Amino acid sequence: MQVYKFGGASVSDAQGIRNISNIIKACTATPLLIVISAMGKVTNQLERLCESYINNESDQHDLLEEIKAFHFSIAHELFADQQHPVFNDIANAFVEIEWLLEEEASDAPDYIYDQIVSIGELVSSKILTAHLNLSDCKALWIDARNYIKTDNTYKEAKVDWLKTEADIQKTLPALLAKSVIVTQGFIGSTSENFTTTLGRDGSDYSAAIFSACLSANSLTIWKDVPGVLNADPKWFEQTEKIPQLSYHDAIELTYYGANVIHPKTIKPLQNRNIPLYVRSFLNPSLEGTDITAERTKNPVPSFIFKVNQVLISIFPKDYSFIIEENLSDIFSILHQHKVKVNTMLNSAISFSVSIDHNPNQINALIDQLSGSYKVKYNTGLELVTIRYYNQDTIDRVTADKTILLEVKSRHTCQIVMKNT
Ligand SMILES: Nc1ncnc2c1ncn2[C@@H]1O[C@H](COP(=O)(O)OP(=O)(O)O)[C@@H](O)[C@H]1O
Ligand SMILES: N[C@@H](CC(=O)OP(=O)(O)O)C(=O)O
Repeated sequence: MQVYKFGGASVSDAQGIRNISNIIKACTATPLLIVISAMGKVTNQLERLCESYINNESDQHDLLEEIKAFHFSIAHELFADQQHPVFNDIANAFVEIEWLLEEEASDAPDYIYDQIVSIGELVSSKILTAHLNLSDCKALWIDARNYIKTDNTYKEAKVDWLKTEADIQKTLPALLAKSVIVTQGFIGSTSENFTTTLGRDGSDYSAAIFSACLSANSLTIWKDVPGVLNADPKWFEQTEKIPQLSYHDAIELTYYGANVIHPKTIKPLQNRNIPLYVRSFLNPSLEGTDITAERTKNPVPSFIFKVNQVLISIFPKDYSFIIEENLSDIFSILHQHKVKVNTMLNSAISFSVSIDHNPNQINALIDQLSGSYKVKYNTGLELVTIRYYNQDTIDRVTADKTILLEVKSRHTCQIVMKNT
């Protein structure tokens, strides 16, 4: 059986839904399970609505109406019959938010976030299922929350693999034998059936969870790029497609920030030896990137850029060495502030980390570190990671830059730099 995952970029309008319906209908390798994300930038809009509700701002209802209007206008384009049940399905999904907005926002913000933001995937999956059925492709909508079971870490829920696998295996194989199944990425539920989300961009991960639990023959993730490229085309004019990647290289690239695939996606697939194909929904007949256990043949240098970095350098006040005890203290402080370290380096009496610039988080972190250490920091920096680097690639990315930190392993080089 196969799993296909379609992200927001593939369904940003009615034509997008028609296009992915055609891709699904052209799939001859059944059974097939489809995982779909919210349409276009709907998750961002729902996040904004959530913020407005929590802060009791005046634009809550306008924001909701805008999101509803977007979906209804797409549905009107796709379904000529204005009595089609999909219109009720869309309205019912938004009723959940309307009820919430009627009450004061007294629950924990992360809990509220998951109840509101999850609606994007519920609506897109209803629209796609209805469209497939209308275009003579029998499809069954299922609620991912009945299968992806998580803890109650709202906004970043952790999957309960044992429960998830048992629930998926109990019912889905029989249903898959009868028709295509359409479900949602990104969402799950706690043991008490409260909705959770798996973290932004988590639909790729959902697709990997379904693939692993169903022992799928493959997972295909359909993107607006021809496959995994050696750099983000939004940053680089000249990129090349990487036709084949090992799980190892894919996990390294995504970990360092190649956000074409969510970093958590690879592990469940690698653990069950399930190939991941990254293909273009714009050119579905083209081959994309195959990610498998096989070693990457002819690896090419790949570039991952992160801007808006802060380099924090930490020095023990008494000139003691940076050894295990200090490192463990520093890491525990970083962990308390939920900081994700993008790169790090230590010397005899200093330890430096590059992290994303989130002003509230950084100020609190520096305050706490300053209790025990001397702390210096630089803002407005860039971090470039080069996988399979050579001197020529380093020279190219650092031309006209001042290097503040450089870390090299056998295959990966990370440079924190600023404009000179
Ligand atoms: N190495 C890379 N190769 C291809 N695309 C990349 C790479 N790094 C970043 N991207 C970006 O990932 C985007 C696709 O991912 P994303 O926007 O999350 O898709 P979706 O939301 O549809 O799942 C591309 O448009 C591209 O800008
Ligand atoms: N809709 C969610 C989940 C997701 O993964 O979306 P996409 O597949 O469009 O990146 C988000 O935007 O975070």
